[in-house]
Amino acid sequence: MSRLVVISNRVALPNQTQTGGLASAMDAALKELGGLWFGWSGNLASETGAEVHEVTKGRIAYATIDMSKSDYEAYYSGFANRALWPLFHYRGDLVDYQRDHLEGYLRVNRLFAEQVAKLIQKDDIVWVHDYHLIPLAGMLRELGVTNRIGFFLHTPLPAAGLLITLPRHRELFEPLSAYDLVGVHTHRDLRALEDYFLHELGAAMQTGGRIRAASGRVFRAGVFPISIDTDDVIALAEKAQDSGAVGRLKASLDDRQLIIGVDRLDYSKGLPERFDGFARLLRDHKTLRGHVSLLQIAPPSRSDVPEYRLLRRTLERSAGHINGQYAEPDWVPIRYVNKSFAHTVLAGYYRTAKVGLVTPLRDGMNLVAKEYVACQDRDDPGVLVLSRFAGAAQELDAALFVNPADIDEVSGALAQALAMPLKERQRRHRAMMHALEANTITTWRTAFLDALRHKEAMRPVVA
Ligand SMILES: O=P(O)(O)OC[C@H]1O[C@H](O[C@H]2O[C@H](CO)[C@@H](O)[C@H](O)[C@H]2O)[C@H](O)[C@@H](O)[C@@H]1O
Ligand SMILES: O=c1ccn([C@@H]2O[C@H](COP(=O)(O)OP(=O)(O)O)[C@@H](O)[C@H]2O)c(=O)[nH]1
Repeated sequence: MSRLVVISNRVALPNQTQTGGLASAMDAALKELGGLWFGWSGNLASETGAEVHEVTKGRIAYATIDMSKSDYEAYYSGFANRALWPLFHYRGDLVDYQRDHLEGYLRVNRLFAEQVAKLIQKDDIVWVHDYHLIPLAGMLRELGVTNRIGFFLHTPLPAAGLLITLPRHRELFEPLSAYDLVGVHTHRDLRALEDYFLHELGAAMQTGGRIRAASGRVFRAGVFPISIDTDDVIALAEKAQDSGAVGRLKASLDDRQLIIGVDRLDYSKGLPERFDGFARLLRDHKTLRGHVSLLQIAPPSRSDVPEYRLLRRTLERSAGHINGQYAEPDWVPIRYVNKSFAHTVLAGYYRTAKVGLVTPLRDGMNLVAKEYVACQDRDDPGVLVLSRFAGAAQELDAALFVNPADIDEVSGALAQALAMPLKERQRRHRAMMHALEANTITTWRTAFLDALRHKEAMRPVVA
C-alpha cells in the first residue's frame, strides 16, 4: 500500500504533549498506518526552512522545519490566526487583514512546498491539514507533484457572504481546486464551500461531490466528521478512575457535584459566556450553592495574538469576580486552571464530572465533547451540555443543546443536567455511544483516504 504523507502546521513530535484536536487525531491515525509527518518544528530560527530535521519513531518518520520570527508573526500569529481563524469562526469583527501577513502566509506555504516536495515519493498519498496551508497543493502542483493530494479543514467554513469579506479571497480559496479531495466536518461547512465555489468562482457542480472549477480542473468535496479512538478512550477512563490524580480530585470535591470544561484558551470556545452561565445557575438556584463546582481547564493558546491575551485577562477577572461573590471558606465555585493535562489524567477527570460543559460559539468539531461521553461510566453516566454550534452536535444529538450566547439557557441546561434521572442519563449516553462506536478516528481516516485513493462516489459517514 502507498505511503501516507501528512502535512500540517503543527507536528506532534514523539514525547511532546499536544493540546489541539488535530495533533491528537493525526498522531492516532499515523500510529495506525505509518508514514511521514511534515510540518513546523514549533521552534524559531534565523531563517525559515533552512534545514529539515528528521526523526523516526516506530512507523512514523517526522520531518520538521524551523521558522524565522518574522515569518511566524506574519504567517501563524498574523494571517492564519488573526485573519483566517476569526473569519472561519464567524468573527468578522476580529479579522485583522494585513497585506504583509498574507504575503508571509504565502511565503511560508511556498517554503513548506519546496521542502516537502523533495520528500514526496512517486506513489505517496499526500494529506494536507487545515487553514494554515490552504494554497499548498497549488504550489506543489507548480513544483511538478502529481500525486493524489487531499485537504482537510478542521475549522468551520462560514457562509460565502462572510468569506467574500476577506480581501483577495479568490486568490486564496481558488487554489483549493488543486486538491483531489477537500474534506470538512459537517454538511453546513460543505454547503458553504459549494456555494462559494458556485457563486463566487463560477464553478459547476457535478455528480458524486465533484466540483468543476472555472479552470476546468475537477475536484471532490465531502463531509468527514473527525472522531476519537473510542475504545482507547474508554480504556483510559476505566484505568484512570483509580489513579492518584483522580483520587485527589474526588477527595477535594467531598461529595460535591463537578461540572467540567476543557478548552484551549480561545475566544471561539465561549468561555466568558460559560462562566456567566454558571454564575447564573448559582444566582437562580440557591440550593446548589456550596454543592457544585465548575472545573475549567484552559491551557493558554496563541499567546502572541492580542485577542488571546485579552481573553485571558477577561477570564481571570470573571472567575475572580464570581468566586468573590459566591465562595465560602470551604467551597470555591470555579476552579480555573491554566495548564494542560495528559489524556490519561483528563479521562479520569471527565469520568468524575456529572456534567461535561462544551459551549463553543463556533467549533469545527470539538473532540472534548466526544471524549467526555466516551469516558463516562455507562451504568451511571454524566450529561453532556453542548453548543448547537460545535460540529460535534451533528452526531451527538442526544446531548442537551444550548445556544452558548443565551446564559439563561446554559444555566437551565446545567440545572436540568444536574437533576437528570438515571434512566434518562443512560438513554442519552447509549445513543451518543452508538454514534461514537459507528464513527471513530479509524472510520474518519479510512473514509477520507479511501475517497482520496479511489474515484468512486463517497460513502457518507453521517447522513
Ligand atoms: O496549533 P494551535 O494553534 O495551538 O491550535 C490547536 C489546533 O486547534 C484547532 O483544532 C481544530 O481541530 C480539531 C480536530 O479536527 C477540531 O475538533 C476543532 O474544532 C478545531 O478547532 C486547529 O484547527 C488546529 O489546526 C490546531 O492545531
Ligand atoms: O489540557 C488539555 C486540554 C486539551 N487536550 C486535548 O486537546 C484536544 C482539543 O481538541 P478539540 O477538538 O476539542 O479542540 P481544539 O483545541 O482542537 O480547537 C482534545 O483531544 C483534548 O483532550 C489535552 O490533551 N490536554
